[in-house]
Amino acid sequence: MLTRLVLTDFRNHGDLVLAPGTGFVVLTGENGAGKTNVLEAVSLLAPGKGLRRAALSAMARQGGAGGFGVAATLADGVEVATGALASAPERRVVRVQGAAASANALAEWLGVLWLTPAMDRLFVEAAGERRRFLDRLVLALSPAHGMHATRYEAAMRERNRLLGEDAPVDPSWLSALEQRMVEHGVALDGARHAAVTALDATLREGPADLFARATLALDGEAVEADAFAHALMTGRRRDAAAGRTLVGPHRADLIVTHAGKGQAAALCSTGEQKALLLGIVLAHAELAAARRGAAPVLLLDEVAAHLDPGRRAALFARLEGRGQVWMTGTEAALFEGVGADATRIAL
Ligand SMILES: Nc1ncnc2c1ncn2[C@@H]1O[C@H](COP(=O)(O)OP(=O)(O)OP(=O)(O)O)[C@@H](O)[C@H]1O
Repeated sequence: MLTRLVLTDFRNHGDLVLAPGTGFVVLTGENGAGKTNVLEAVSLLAPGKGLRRAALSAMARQGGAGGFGVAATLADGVEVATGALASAPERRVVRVQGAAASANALAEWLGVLWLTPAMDRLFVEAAGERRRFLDRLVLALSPAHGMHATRYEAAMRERNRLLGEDAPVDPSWLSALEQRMVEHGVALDGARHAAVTALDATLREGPADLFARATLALDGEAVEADAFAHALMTGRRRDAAAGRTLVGPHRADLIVTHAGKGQAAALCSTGEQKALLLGIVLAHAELAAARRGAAPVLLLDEVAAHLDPGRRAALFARLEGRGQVWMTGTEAALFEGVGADATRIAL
Protein backbone atom coordinates (compact mmCIF):
# COMPACT_ATOMS: atom_id res chain seq x y z
CA MET A 1 0.00 0.00 0.00
CA LEU A 2 1.19 3.49 -0.83
CA THR A 3 0.78 6.41 1.53
CA ARG A 4 2.42 8.93 -0.77
CA LEU A 5 3.12 9.04 -4.50
CA VAL A 6 5.24 11.66 -6.23
CA LEU A 7 5.47 11.87 -10.02
CA THR A 8 8.12 14.01 -11.64
CA ASP A 9 7.98 14.59 -15.39
CA PHE A 10 6.03 11.37 -15.79
CA ARG A 11 3.93 11.49 -19.00
CA ASN A 12 1.64 14.56 -18.74
CA HIS A 13 2.38 15.08 -15.03
CA GLY A 14 5.18 17.58 -14.38
CA ASP A 15 4.97 17.45 -10.63
CA LEU A 16 2.16 15.55 -8.94
CA VAL A 17 1.99 14.64 -5.25
CA LEU A 18 -0.77 12.33 -4.02
CA ALA A 19 -1.58 11.09 -0.54
CA PRO A 20 -3.73 7.99 -1.06
CA GLY A 21 -5.68 6.51 1.85
CA THR A 22 -5.83 2.86 2.84
CA GLY A 23 -8.87 1.83 0.77
CA PHE A 24 -10.36 3.05 -2.47
CA VAL A 25 -8.46 5.70 -4.41
CA VAL A 26 -10.72 7.15 -7.07
CA LEU A 27 -9.18 9.15 -9.91
CA THR A 28 -11.59 11.13 -12.03
CA GLY A 29 -11.05 13.50 -14.90
CA GLU A 30 -11.86 13.96 -18.52
CA ASN A 31 -10.33 11.89 -21.31
CA GLY A 32 -6.62 12.55 -21.48
CA ALA A 33 -6.42 14.03 -17.97
CA GLY A 34 -3.72 11.54 -17.05
CA LYS A 35 -5.63 9.00 -14.93
CA THR A 36 -4.18 5.92 -16.60
CA ASN A 37 -0.79 7.60 -16.46
CA VAL A 38 -1.02 7.65 -12.65
CA LEU A 39 -1.90 3.94 -12.60
CA GLU A 40 0.97 3.26 -14.96
CA ALA A 41 3.31 5.06 -12.56
CA VAL A 42 2.12 2.84 -9.69
CA SER A 43 2.54 -0.26 -11.87
CA LEU A 44 6.20 0.66 -12.30
CA LEU A 45 6.66 0.07 -8.58
CA ALA A 46 6.56 -3.62 -9.49
CA PRO A 47 9.04 -5.58 -11.63
CA GLY A 48 8.49 -5.42 -15.37
CA LYS A 49 7.54 -2.75 -17.86
CA GLY A 50 4.37 -1.44 -16.29
CA LEU A 51 0.79 -1.68 -17.44
CA ARG A 52 1.36 -0.32 -20.94
CA ARG A 53 4.64 -2.17 -21.51
CA ALA A 54 5.90 1.10 -22.93
CA ALA A 55 9.49 2.15 -23.51
CA LEU A 56 10.91 4.19 -20.65
CA SER A 57 11.71 7.05 -23.02
CA ALA A 58 7.99 7.32 -23.89
CA MET A 59 7.18 7.96 -20.24
CA ALA A 60 9.41 11.01 -19.81
CA ARG A 61 7.29 14.14 -20.15
CA GLN A 62 7.46 15.67 -23.60
CA GLY A 63 8.89 19.15 -23.27
CA GLY A 64 10.53 18.21 -19.98
CA ALA A 65 14.23 17.90 -19.27
CA GLY A 66 14.23 14.19 -20.22
CA GLY A 67 14.04 11.39 -17.69
CA PHE A 68 11.29 10.95 -15.09
CA GLY A 69 10.76 9.86 -11.52
CA VAL A 70 8.11 7.88 -9.64
CA ALA A 71 8.63 7.81 -5.88
CA ALA A 72 6.41 6.28 -3.22
CA THR A 73 6.28 5.83 0.50
CA LEU A 74 4.84 2.46 1.47
CA ALA A 75 2.66 1.77 4.49
CA ASP A 76 5.61 0.56 6.55
CA GLY A 77 7.53 3.76 5.81
CA VAL A 78 9.78 2.17 3.19
CA GLU A 79 10.71 4.52 0.36
CA VAL A 80 10.79 3.08 -3.13
CA ALA A 81 11.50 4.94 -6.32
CA THR A 82 12.02 4.26 -9.98
CA GLY A 83 12.59 6.26 -13.13
CA ALA A 84 15.11 7.05 -15.80
CA LEU A 85 17.74 9.74 -16.03
CA ALA A 86 17.92 12.15 -18.96
CA SER A 87 21.44 10.88 -19.65
CA ALA A 88 20.25 7.24 -19.93
CA PRO A 89 16.57 7.45 -20.91
CA GLU A 90 16.14 3.71 -21.50
CA ARG A 91 17.80 2.53 -18.32
CA ARG A 92 15.45 1.86 -15.45
CA VAL A 93 16.79 3.07 -12.13
CA VAL A 94 15.34 1.58 -8.95
CA ARG A 95 15.98 2.66 -5.40
CA VAL A 96 14.76 1.15 -2.14
CA GLN A 97 15.45 3.26 0.95
CA GLY A 98 17.79 5.35 -1.18
CA ALA A 99 20.00 2.41 -2.20
CA ALA A 100 20.22 1.09 -5.76
CA ALA A 101 18.19 -2.08 -6.23
CA SER A 102 17.04 -4.29 -9.09
CA ALA A 103 13.52 -3.94 -10.49
CA ASN A 104 12.86 -7.54 -9.45
CA ALA A 105 13.61 -6.60 -5.83
CA LEU A 106 10.54 -4.32 -5.83
CA ALA A 107 8.32 -7.40 -5.51
CA GLU A 108 9.65 -7.94 -2.01
CA TRP A 109 8.08 -4.68 -0.88
CA LEU A 110 4.88 -4.30 -2.83
CA GLY A 111 2.44 -6.48 -4.75
CA VAL A 112 0.74 -4.71 -7.63
CA LEU A 113 -1.90 -6.13 -9.94
CA TRP A 114 -3.84 -4.38 -12.69
CA LEU A 115 -6.76 -4.70 -14.98
CA THR A 116 -6.97 -2.40 -18.00
CA PRO A 117 -9.24 -2.12 -21.04
CA ALA A 118 -6.32 -3.44 -23.12
CA MET A 119 -6.73 -6.73 -21.27
CA ASP A 120 -10.27 -7.22 -22.55
CA ARG A 121 -8.93 -9.55 -25.21
CA LEU A 122 -6.60 -11.46 -22.91
CA PHE A 123 -8.28 -14.82 -23.47
CA VAL A 124 -8.23 -14.60 -27.25
CA GLU A 125 -4.76 -13.17 -27.59
CA ALA A 126 -1.55 -15.10 -28.11
CA ALA A 127 -0.23 -17.07 -25.14
CA GLY A 128 2.41 -14.46 -24.32
CA GLU A 129 -0.11 -11.97 -22.93
CA ARG A 130 -1.70 -14.62 -20.70
CA ARG A 131 1.72 -15.80 -19.57
CA ARG A 132 2.61 -12.26 -18.51
CA PHE A 133 -0.71 -11.96 -16.68
CA LEU A 134 -0.04 -15.29 -14.98
CA ASP A 135 3.46 -14.20 -14.00
CA ARG A 136 2.08 -11.07 -12.37
CA LEU A 137 -0.28 -13.25 -10.36
CA VAL A 138 2.62 -15.51 -9.37
CA LEU A 139 4.84 -12.58 -8.49
CA ALA A 140 2.40 -11.31 -5.88
CA LEU A 141 2.63 -14.74 -4.22
CA SER A 142 6.31 -15.56 -4.83
CA PRO A 143 8.44 -12.39 -4.97
CA ALA A 144 11.46 -14.33 -6.30
CA HIS A 145 9.54 -15.20 -9.47
CA GLY A 146 10.77 -12.15 -11.35
CA MET A 147 14.40 -12.97 -10.62
CA HIS A 148 13.94 -16.54 -11.90
CA ALA A 149 12.22 -15.25 -15.05
CA THR A 150 14.97 -12.72 -15.75
CA ARG A 151 17.77 -15.25 -15.28
CA TYR A 152 15.98 -17.91 -17.28
CA GLU A 153 15.43 -15.53 -20.18
CA ALA A 154 18.99 -14.23 -20.07
CA ALA A 155 20.39 -17.79 -20.26
CA MET A 156 17.98 -18.68 -23.05
CA ARG A 157 18.85 -15.58 -25.07
CA GLU A 158 22.53 -16.36 -24.77
CA ARG A 159 21.94 -20.00 -25.77
CA ASN A 160 19.90 -18.86 -28.80
CA ARG A 161 22.65 -16.45 -29.76
CA LEU A 162 25.37 -19.10 -29.51
CA LEU A 163 23.31 -21.63 -31.46
CA GLY A 164 22.87 -19.03 -34.17
CA GLU A 165 26.60 -18.47 -34.64
CA ASP A 166 28.31 -19.85 -37.71
CA ALA A 167 31.47 -20.82 -35.85
CA PRO A 168 31.39 -24.04 -33.76
CA VAL A 169 30.40 -23.42 -30.16
CA ASP A 170 32.06 -24.89 -27.10
CA PRO A 171 29.50 -27.51 -25.93
CA SER A 172 30.46 -27.02 -22.29
CA TRP A 173 29.39 -23.38 -22.53
CA LEU A 174 26.04 -24.47 -23.97
CA SER A 175 25.69 -27.03 -21.19
CA ALA A 176 26.36 -24.37 -18.56
CA LEU A 177 23.66 -22.13 -20.04
CA GLU A 178 21.24 -25.02 -20.27
CA GLN A 179 21.95 -25.86 -16.64
CA ARG A 180 20.95 -22.31 -15.71
CA MET A 181 17.80 -22.61 -17.80
CA VAL A 182 16.93 -25.85 -16.01
CA GLU A 183 17.55 -24.38 -12.56
CA HIS A 184 15.46 -21.26 -13.10
CA GLY A 185 12.96 -22.95 -15.43
CA VAL A 186 12.05 -25.55 -12.82
CA ALA A 187 11.58 -22.78 -10.24
CA LEU A 188 9.46 -20.72 -12.65
CA ASP A 189 7.29 -23.62 -13.58
CA GLY A 190 6.92 -24.83 -9.99
CA ALA A 191 5.80 -21.40 -8.80
CA ARG A 192 3.32 -21.14 -11.68
CA HIS A 193 1.81 -24.54 -10.97
CA ALA A 194 1.54 -23.80 -7.26
CA ALA A 195 -0.09 -20.42 -7.93
CA VAL A 196 -2.56 -21.81 -10.47
CA THR A 197 -3.56 -24.65 -8.12
CA ALA A 198 -4.02 -22.29 -5.15
CA LEU A 199 -5.88 -19.73 -7.21
CA ASP A 200 -8.16 -22.31 -8.73
CA ALA A 201 -9.00 -23.56 -5.23
CA THR A 202 -9.65 -19.98 -4.05
CA LEU A 203 -11.96 -19.41 -7.01
CA ARG A 204 -13.85 -22.59 -6.22
CA GLU A 205 -14.36 -21.56 -2.59
CA GLY A 206 -15.19 -17.96 -3.46
CA PRO A 207 -18.59 -16.31 -3.29
CA ALA A 208 -21.09 -17.12 -5.99
CA ASP A 209 -21.76 -13.53 -6.99
CA LEU A 210 -22.09 -11.70 -10.25
CA PHE A 211 -18.54 -12.38 -11.33
CA ALA A 212 -18.23 -15.52 -13.36
CA ARG A 213 -16.12 -18.26 -11.89
CA ALA A 214 -13.13 -19.37 -13.86
CA THR A 215 -11.41 -22.72 -13.74
CA LEU A 216 -7.66 -22.35 -14.19
CA ALA A 217 -5.03 -24.72 -15.45
CA LEU A 218 -1.51 -24.48 -16.78
CA ASP A 219 -1.02 -26.23 -20.07
CA GLY A 220 1.50 -29.00 -20.31
CA GLU A 221 3.32 -31.25 -17.89
CA ALA A 222 5.35 -29.93 -14.99
CA VAL A 223 8.92 -29.10 -16.02
CA GLU A 224 11.15 -31.83 -14.58
CA ALA A 225 14.87 -31.08 -14.29
CA ASP A 226 16.42 -34.15 -15.94
CA ALA A 227 13.86 -34.36 -18.73
CA PHE A 228 14.20 -30.64 -19.48
CA ALA A 229 18.00 -30.80 -19.50
CA HIS A 230 17.83 -33.75 -21.88
CA ALA A 231 15.33 -32.01 -24.15
CA LEU A 232 17.54 -28.94 -24.37
CA MET A 233 20.70 -30.90 -25.09
CA THR A 234 19.12 -33.12 -27.74
CA GLY A 235 17.26 -30.17 -29.23
CA ARG A 236 20.28 -28.00 -30.03
CA ARG A 237 20.30 -28.62 -33.76
CA ARG A 238 16.53 -28.16 -34.03
CA ASP A 239 16.64 -24.94 -31.97
CA ALA A 240 19.56 -23.65 -34.05
CA ALA A 241 17.50 -24.19 -37.20
CA ALA A 242 14.44 -22.54 -35.67
CA GLY A 243 16.45 -19.63 -34.31
CA ARG A 244 14.82 -20.02 -30.88
CA THR A 245 14.31 -22.49 -28.07
CA LEU A 246 11.29 -24.65 -28.79
CA VAL A 247 10.83 -26.30 -25.39
CA GLY A 248 10.56 -24.88 -21.90
CA PRO A 249 8.42 -22.84 -19.53
CA HIS A 250 8.73 -19.73 -21.71
CA ARG A 251 6.05 -21.35 -23.86
CA ALA A 252 3.57 -22.01 -21.02
CA ASP A 253 -0.02 -20.87 -21.30
CA LEU A 254 -2.78 -20.24 -18.79
CA ILE A 255 -5.93 -22.12 -19.71
CA VAL A 256 -9.10 -20.45 -18.49
CA THR A 257 -12.52 -22.06 -18.63
CA HIS A 258 -15.91 -20.61 -17.65
CA ALA A 259 -16.83 -22.99 -14.82
CA GLY A 260 -20.58 -22.49 -15.15
CA LYS A 261 -20.60 -23.12 -18.88
CA GLY A 262 -17.72 -25.56 -19.14
CA GLN A 263 -16.59 -23.47 -22.07
CA ALA A 264 -13.18 -22.03 -22.98
CA ALA A 265 -12.97 -18.39 -21.91
CA ALA A 266 -12.09 -17.35 -25.46
CA LEU A 267 -15.52 -18.57 -26.64
CA CYS A 268 -17.43 -16.56 -24.02
CA SER A 269 -19.08 -13.22 -24.77
CA THR A 270 -17.10 -10.03 -24.22
CA GLY A 271 -19.03 -9.29 -21.04
CA GLU A 272 -18.53 -12.82 -19.75
CA GLN A 273 -14.81 -12.60 -20.44
CA LYS A 274 -14.58 -9.39 -18.43
CA ALA A 275 -16.48 -10.98 -15.56
CA LEU A 276 -14.12 -13.98 -15.64
CA LEU A 277 -11.07 -11.77 -15.56
CA LEU A 278 -12.42 -9.65 -12.74
CA GLY A 279 -13.31 -12.81 -10.81
CA ILE A 280 -9.73 -14.05 -11.20
CA VAL A 281 -8.26 -10.74 -10.04
CA LEU A 282 -10.59 -10.55 -7.02
CA ALA A 283 -9.80 -14.12 -5.98
CA HIS A 284 -6.13 -13.48 -6.48
CA ALA A 285 -6.19 -10.37 -4.32
CA GLU A 286 -7.75 -12.44 -1.54
CA LEU A 287 -5.22 -15.22 -1.92
CA ALA A 288 -2.26 -12.83 -2.01
CA ALA A 289 -3.55 -10.98 1.06
CA ALA A 290 -3.88 -14.25 2.97
CA ARG A 291 -0.44 -15.48 1.90
CA ARG A 292 1.59 -12.32 2.34
CA GLY A 293 -0.34 -10.63 5.10
CA ALA A 294 -0.82 -7.58 2.90
CA ALA A 295 -3.21 -7.24 -0.01
CA PRO A 296 -1.65 -6.31 -3.34
CA VAL A 297 -2.40 -2.83 -4.63
CA LEU A 298 -5.09 -3.19 -7.29
CA LEU A 299 -5.21 -0.87 -10.28
CA LEU A 300 -8.57 -1.05 -12.02
CA ASP A 301 -8.50 1.17 -15.06
CA GLU A 302 -11.92 2.09 -16.44
CA VAL A 303 -13.47 -0.97 -14.89
CA ALA A 304 -16.38 0.72 -13.11
CA ALA A 305 -17.77 2.35 -16.25
CA HIS A 306 -18.00 -0.98 -18.01
CA LEU A 307 -20.13 -2.66 -15.36
CA ASP A 308 -23.87 -2.44 -14.94
CA PRO A 309 -24.96 -0.86 -11.62
CA GLY A 310 -25.54 -4.24 -9.96
CA ARG A 311 -22.11 -5.56 -10.83
CA ARG A 312 -20.53 -2.25 -9.90
CA ALA A 313 -22.09 -2.44 -6.43
CA ALA A 314 -20.98 -6.08 -6.14
CA LEU A 315 -17.43 -5.11 -7.11
CA PHE A 316 -17.25 -2.34 -4.52
CA ALA A 317 -18.66 -4.70 -1.87
CA ARG A 318 -16.04 -7.35 -2.67
CA LEU A 319 -13.23 -4.80 -2.50
CA GLU A 320 -14.33 -2.91 0.60
CA GLY A 321 -11.68 -3.33 3.30
CA ARG A 322 -9.42 -5.40 0.98
CA GLY A 323 -6.57 -2.96 0.82
CA GLN A 324 -5.74 -0.18 -1.58
CA VAL A 325 -7.72 -0.21 -4.81
CA TRP A 326 -7.09 2.49 -7.41
CA MET A 327 -9.92 3.08 -9.85
CA THR A 328 -10.37 5.50 -12.71
CA GLY A 329 -13.38 6.95 -14.48
CA THR A 330 -14.56 10.08 -16.21
CA GLU A 331 -17.60 10.52 -13.94
CA ALA A 332 -17.47 10.96 -10.18
CA ALA A 333 -21.03 9.59 -10.10
CA LEU A 334 -19.71 6.12 -11.00
CA PHE A 335 -18.08 5.93 -7.60
CA GLU A 336 -20.92 7.06 -5.36
CA GLY A 337 -21.03 3.54 -3.91
CA VAL A 338 -17.47 3.40 -2.62
CA GLY A 339 -18.04 5.03 0.75
CA ALA A 340 -17.05 8.25 2.40
CA ASP A 341 -13.55 7.15 3.42
CA ALA A 342 -12.34 6.79 -0.18
CA THR A 343 -9.61 9.11 -1.43
CA ARG A 344 -11.13 11.06 -4.32
CA ILE A 345 -8.73 12.80 -6.66
CA ALA A 346 -9.89 14.98 -9.54
CA LEU A 347 -7.22 15.34 -12.22
N1 LIG B 1 5.49 11.40 -22.48
C1 LIG B 1 4.42 12.19 -22.41
N2 LIG B 1 4.55 13.52 -22.22
C2 LIG B 1 3.48 14.33 -22.13
N3 LIG B 1 2.21 13.90 -22.24
C3 LIG B 1 2.03 12.59 -22.45
C4 LIG B 1 3.11 11.67 -22.54
N4 LIG B 1 2.60 10.43 -22.74
C5 LIG B 1 1.27 10.58 -22.77
N5 LIG B 1 0.91 11.87 -22.59
C6 LIG B 1 -0.44 12.42 -22.57
O1 LIG B 1 -1.19 11.83 -21.54
C7 LIG B 1 -2.56 11.85 -21.92
C8 LIG B 1 -3.16 10.50 -21.71
O2 LIG B 1 -3.23 10.25 -20.39
P1 LIG B 1 -4.07 9.03 -19.84
O3 LIG B 1 -4.04 7.88 -20.78
O4 LIG B 1 -3.60 8.81 -18.45
O5 LIG B 1 -5.52 9.66 -19.86
P2 LIG B 1 -6.79 9.21 -19.07
O6 LIG B 1 -7.09 10.26 -18.07
O7 LIG B 1 -6.66 7.82 -18.58
O8 LIG B 1 -7.84 9.31 -20.27
P3 LIG B 1 -9.02 8.37 -20.78
O9 LIG B 1 -10.19 8.72 -19.92
O10 LIG B 1 -9.20 8.84 -22.17
O11 LIG B 1 -8.55 6.96 -20.68
C9 LIG B 1 -2.63 12.19 -23.38
O12 LIG B 1 -3.12 13.50 -23.49
C10 LIG B 1 -1.21 12.09 -23.84
O13 LIG B 1 -0.93 13.00 -24.86
